[in-house]
Amino acid sequence: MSASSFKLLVKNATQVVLVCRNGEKYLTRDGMQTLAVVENGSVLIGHDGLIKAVGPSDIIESQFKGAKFDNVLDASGMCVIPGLVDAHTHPVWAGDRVHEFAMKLAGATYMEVHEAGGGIHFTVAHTRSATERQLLDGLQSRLERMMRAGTTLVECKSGYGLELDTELKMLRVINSARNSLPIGISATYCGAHAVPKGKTMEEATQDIVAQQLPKIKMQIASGELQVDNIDVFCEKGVFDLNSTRCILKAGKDMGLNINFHGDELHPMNSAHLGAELGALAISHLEEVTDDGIAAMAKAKTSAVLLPTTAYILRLSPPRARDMLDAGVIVGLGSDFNPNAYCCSMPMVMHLACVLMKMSMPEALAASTINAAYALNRSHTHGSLEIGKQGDLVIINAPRWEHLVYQFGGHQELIRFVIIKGEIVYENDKVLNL
Ligand SMILES: N=CN[C@@H](CCC(=O)O)C(=O)O
Ligand SMILES: [Zn+2]
Repeated sequence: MSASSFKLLVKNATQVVLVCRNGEKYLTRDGMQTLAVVENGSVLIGHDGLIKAVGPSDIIESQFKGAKFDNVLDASGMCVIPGLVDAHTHPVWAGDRVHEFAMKLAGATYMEVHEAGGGIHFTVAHTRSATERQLLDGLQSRLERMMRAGTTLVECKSGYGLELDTELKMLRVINSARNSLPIGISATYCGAHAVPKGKTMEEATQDIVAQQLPKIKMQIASGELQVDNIDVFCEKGVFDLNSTRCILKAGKDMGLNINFHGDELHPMNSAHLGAELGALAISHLEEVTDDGIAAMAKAKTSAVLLPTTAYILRLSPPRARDMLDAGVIVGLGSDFNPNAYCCSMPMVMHLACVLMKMSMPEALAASTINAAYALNRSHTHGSLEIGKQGDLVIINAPRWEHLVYQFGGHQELIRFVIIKGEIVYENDKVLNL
């Protein structure tokens, strides 16, 4: 019995999906198939925004009889899941690429568009000339869209500057969004997203290691910037394995987590490199080898899979089943960028199930605890456990799987999105099934 006061009680939910209940930092193999679920459950969040209790409604009710709650939500007939974690996005840019979608539909490949000066180069030109205010406005509206689709923690990359000033501008914009919106952000420096026009790969590598990273390090030390991860696009015709190693090592030496693009269009031995360097995550992996999978499983380097990329570019999807069977920690991301314009993790989970043969529980584990692991946040995010951040999504359906099953249906299903116990999105237009 406790007579204290709390920020939010969510009570009587038909299902509360904890994802895990024993402080696991990630789930693999069978652990991803059998998620922890409480039937008829409640969640209690304190004034510090952390979860104070979660479990069967009758037990919570008797345990907290007499307590005061700033807000009570009756979730009868609804389900509660942890806030979704999007482990890979490029959300800071100007200039859409709808014209390139038409080119790709007509048969152009991603690299053909890139080598013709489009793709990332097109976005770089527009992002370099955009003001900080324009970039922040775009970022804020994209992040709000992601929140409305249930994302409460998102990785955000720079990488459309490819030179110091614009990379810093993008990182400042990410910082401003972190301070102005409730959504959690993990910031990634991705200055090696492409080789800038007019430079060789070697020159670009040297510029990043000798000019850009030292400046970023100074701004982190002075508190001007918060940067969490370092990324490189390790790909044939972009950064080769040696350059990738050199940049990632330099980032790691200054305290950044390694989280990079690898083995997307060609097998590059990125998985081996990531395992060797102790990378937290490698994204894409459409072309990963069996040995690479084994190395990632051993090193606990997570695989951030991006089903939107394979879908939009008509690639063979990454071999999720082989990775899952080998015990790799599999996470998911939207890959939101001007090539893959998707803000919705529920749609990503659906695509992961249909295109990559994941089960719905695997997709949810990959979009919560495992995506949080990829961002080094699984001690605070990714499951509904006491002491973790009170980030929840409340779905107007009697089983949580509806969020995956109803393709593109999240706008009608998500009733509330809650971050640190605050309602950040309320949808009163939810429909009955
Ligand atoms: N593959 C490299 N980077 C992005 C695409 C970025 C872009 O095309 O603007 C990705 O993850 O899909
Ligand atoms: Zn990417």
